[in-house]
Amino acid sequence: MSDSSAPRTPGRRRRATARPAAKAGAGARGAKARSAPGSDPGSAPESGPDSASAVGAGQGARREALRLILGVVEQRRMLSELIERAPADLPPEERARAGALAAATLRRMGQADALIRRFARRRPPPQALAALRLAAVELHALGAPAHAAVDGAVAALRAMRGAERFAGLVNAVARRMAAEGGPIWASLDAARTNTPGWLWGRLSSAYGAGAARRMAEAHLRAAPLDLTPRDGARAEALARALDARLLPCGTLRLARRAQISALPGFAEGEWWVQDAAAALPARILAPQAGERVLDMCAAPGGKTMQMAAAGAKVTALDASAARLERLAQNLARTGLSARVVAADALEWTPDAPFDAILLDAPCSATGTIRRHPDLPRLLPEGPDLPALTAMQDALLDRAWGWLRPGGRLVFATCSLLPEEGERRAAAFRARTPDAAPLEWSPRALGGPDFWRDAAGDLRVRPDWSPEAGPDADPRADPDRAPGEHGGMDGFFAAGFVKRA
Ligand SMILES: C[S@@+](CC[C@H](N)C(=O)[O-])C[C@H]1O[C@@H](n2cnc3c(N)ncnc32)[C@H](O)[C@@H]1O
Repeated sequence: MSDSSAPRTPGRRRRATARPAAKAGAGARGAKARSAPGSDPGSAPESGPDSASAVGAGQGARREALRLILGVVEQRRMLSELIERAPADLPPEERARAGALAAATLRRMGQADALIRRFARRRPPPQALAALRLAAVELHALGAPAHAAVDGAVAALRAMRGAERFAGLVNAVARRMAAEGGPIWASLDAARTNTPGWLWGRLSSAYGAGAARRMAEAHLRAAPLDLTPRDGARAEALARALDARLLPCGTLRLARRAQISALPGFAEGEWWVQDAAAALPARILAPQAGERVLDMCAAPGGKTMQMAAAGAKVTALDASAARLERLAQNLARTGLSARVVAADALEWTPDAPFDAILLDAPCSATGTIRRHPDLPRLLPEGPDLPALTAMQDALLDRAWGWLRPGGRLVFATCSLLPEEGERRAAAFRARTPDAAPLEWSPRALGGPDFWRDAAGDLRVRPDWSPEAGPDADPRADPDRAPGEHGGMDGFFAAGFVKRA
């Protein structure tokens, strides 16, 4: 799932409904920031663009941060959804700080828990634990003054109905964490402690211990804000207007988080939020003007917009009507058009074959942890890989049947797990004799040769950065300090051509 998604339960069936194409320009102006795919409203965490907004949080922000942390950890609800349901009377800056505080706390929850275990005799009840996690992260990751972090956590807890009785416990443990916790915090292995065991194990066995550690370190840093320009010819002018860096792969990268809807070019639909890695699969497919193209799991529409901007006649199919609402808003804002279909791809059938299909399949989303620090907390035991991979195989086979001879298919996942990438592509090759490799070149995308693996597929990782361009060598300087480069989502893509 590229820009915004969390893992979804595979196999849920929905009835097909076709909706009219979004009209160019219709309702484009004034769309809300959260309609941009990949936007992570209000969340912009610690050693990265969100630290500034988290430090100096007011009490409203702390109270809301507690609600967000509890919502993720106890109710297993997505942070982005919880943030959208903030109390109406919470000012926007407090809302943003709450999102940043909660994201930072979820990102460093392993370290916070290790520290709490040193000073609490037994596991605190959920509300007290959330307040202590928040205090630990404010104290030791965000550099808040001790009195602000400790008194703030206690006051936020007191404001929570039914939790006042834990104030004494939180006060006592937080004070000790402030006074004695610094050296303990610093001695903890941050990458290891903050990564769930299942993920650490899978990354280590797939990539080796060193690479797994670098990826886990990358997950501790918030992602930069990346934008895809609607018109590549305007990219340099937009970079100047946005004070952004134009990366060799064509993405505009902002140095710091911002209110998306207030940025130059938003109202005019000149760009959309999309991680640099998420923009690569559509560029490998390289849709041409006038081609009939299917975006098979399309919402919220980052790749639909890329392909529509290239002049293709895009059908955007997705099983989620709610997510398609966002896709329609995005099309309207950018003045692009596509035929939008709300349907389960395992039930729907097209009326004619396609020239090209992009299948951005539902997956564990483990490539997006930098932007979704709630994800490991929502999946403490790991994703349901048998269900996900069965779904990915079924979608791949279905897509193949909808291609004309000579047509192209790109299969992509924002997963770091080979089960959802390399192994799906290999299995598809083995069972599909009429699938030939689609030619593509990392250099043509503005990236280094090592983005292409031995099988000819795209693999990019959060510890790699698109900033260095085609001549990058991550092995030359693997331990670069945080902030020197912004990383990218973990992504996999494999391209196939249907032999005529
Ligand atoms: C990775 S996200 C897509 C992101 C999108 N391509 C983009 O770039 O903005 C995966 C999408 O697959 C959709 N999906 C999951 N199962 C599906 C199915 N059986 N048929 C159609 N869409 C499905 C989900 O609703 C979700 O929007």
